[in-house]
Amino acid sequence: MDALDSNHFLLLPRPDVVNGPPAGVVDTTTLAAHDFDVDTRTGFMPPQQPLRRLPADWEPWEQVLDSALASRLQLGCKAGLTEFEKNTSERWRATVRELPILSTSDLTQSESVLRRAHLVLAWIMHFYIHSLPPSSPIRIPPPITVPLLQVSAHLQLPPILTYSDDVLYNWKFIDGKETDDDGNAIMPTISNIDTQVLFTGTRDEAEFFLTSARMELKGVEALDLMQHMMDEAFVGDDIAVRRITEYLRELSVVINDLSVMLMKVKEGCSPQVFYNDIRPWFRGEDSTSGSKWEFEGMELDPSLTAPTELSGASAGQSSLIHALDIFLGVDQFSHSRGESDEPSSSPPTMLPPGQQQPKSAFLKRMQSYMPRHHRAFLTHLANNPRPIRNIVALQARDGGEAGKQILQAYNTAVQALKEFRDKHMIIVALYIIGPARRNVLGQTSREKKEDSGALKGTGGTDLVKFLKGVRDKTKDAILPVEREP
Ligand code: HEM
Repeated sequence: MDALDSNHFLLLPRPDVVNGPPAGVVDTTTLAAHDFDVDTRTGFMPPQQPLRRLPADWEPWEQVLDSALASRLQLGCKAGLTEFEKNTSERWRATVRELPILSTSDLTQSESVLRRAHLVLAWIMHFYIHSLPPSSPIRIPPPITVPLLQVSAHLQLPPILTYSDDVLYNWKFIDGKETDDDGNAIMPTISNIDTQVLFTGTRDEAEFFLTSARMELKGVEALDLMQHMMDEAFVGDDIAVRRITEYLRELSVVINDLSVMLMKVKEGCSPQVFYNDIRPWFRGEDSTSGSKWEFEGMELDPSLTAPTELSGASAGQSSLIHALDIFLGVDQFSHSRGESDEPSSSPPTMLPPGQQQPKSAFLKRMQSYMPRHHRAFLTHLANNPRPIRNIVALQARDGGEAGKQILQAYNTAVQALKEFRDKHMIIVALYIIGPARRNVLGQTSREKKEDSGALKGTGGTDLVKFLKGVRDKTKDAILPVEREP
């Protein structure tokens, strides 16, 4: 076989070469040059159990988080909050304000320690903010501001709870064992993991996070198929076209399985509990009724910069669905610019390889909430020199049975993604739109007026319009079938 072409993804440099490593970090996450911290066995989830506790020097943070969990802090906006609950959360917030400002310089010894630090500090910050009485100004005290902003800068993540803090790096093995009797590492699977940290301690919340975690693990099959297809596209002969056709068919099956797994969230997570008790804890600055989040103590470290936007954690920050979209060339439609305002009526035209349609603000925003290696992985996928959609279109244009077959297989995969989004809309209707309506029905006319604006996603989007737009435009990526003369 010929030598790999210099653009082949196996020859691409590791992401830190592209992005530059965070200062002082020894990066232990990548195993090989082509590894974007996407593991062949666990995909975007790490193969090892994420760290469960920070080293002793940062024990005060762990203890404050432990005490938030043990005292079952309640949302400050909860109706009928008792004096006892109010006092408990005020006492807990005082302990946060009294924390020493711990140095983060030694945290940079490893990526997994930094990840745990981001997780712990972000969870403390969300407990702090969302347990405040609704009318209080939101001021994040220096013992959280300073280390959280420093750790976030190292990880190139925003200083807020992200999908990686509540799903990717928030799991543990159910039986606590990380190796088998022969000392081999045990891999996370759909059935052997549970969550580490929860806001409410409910099974509903655990099942909500685990639904995404299990889908990430299932997604490994999709990533594997994508890799095979990229390799076949490199070879590019007739056999390769037949193989890509078969892989596309298999990909549709995986996407259908992901849809089934998404719907299974209903088995373990009650929509009412999700909407009233769980979801408010994730909110970002853009969904806290216009209250600005003030990070106090910025002057203590002149290198710190205040964040410009802070959206709440959402599975929209998962790289998996975005990777499928990008790989199939669907993102040029589903996330073409303007989708959050109005669905565009004119689908984009086919672009030559390497040229990209302008991406939506949403997609760009969500990518900045992903771990930097995964962000780099998506960038590399987007720069694939042999986009699958172009290969399919060329084969279909040249006609013949192989052309017909690959076109059909491609369109079936796009249709599966569209159906995934149909299911996602059903879930959003059940978990957000329905409970929001029921809450409005039970409100006074003044409250109704305040709540009558467009429903916002945790990511701050006008969610119904936005999600319908993405779903409808996914369909536009279906390639036309030439009629027989
Ligand atoms: C109860 C479960 C879920 C609810 C209520 C829900 C809700 C939402 C909402 C409101 C958005 C709008 C964007 C935002 O404001 O953040 C969104 C976007 C999104 N969600 Fe979910 N979601 C759920 C589960 C999932 C799961 C498990 C996945 C896949 C791992 C997923 C994948 C996505 C994607 C990819 C987007 C971006 C829009 C798109 O590309 O279609 N969601 N979700």
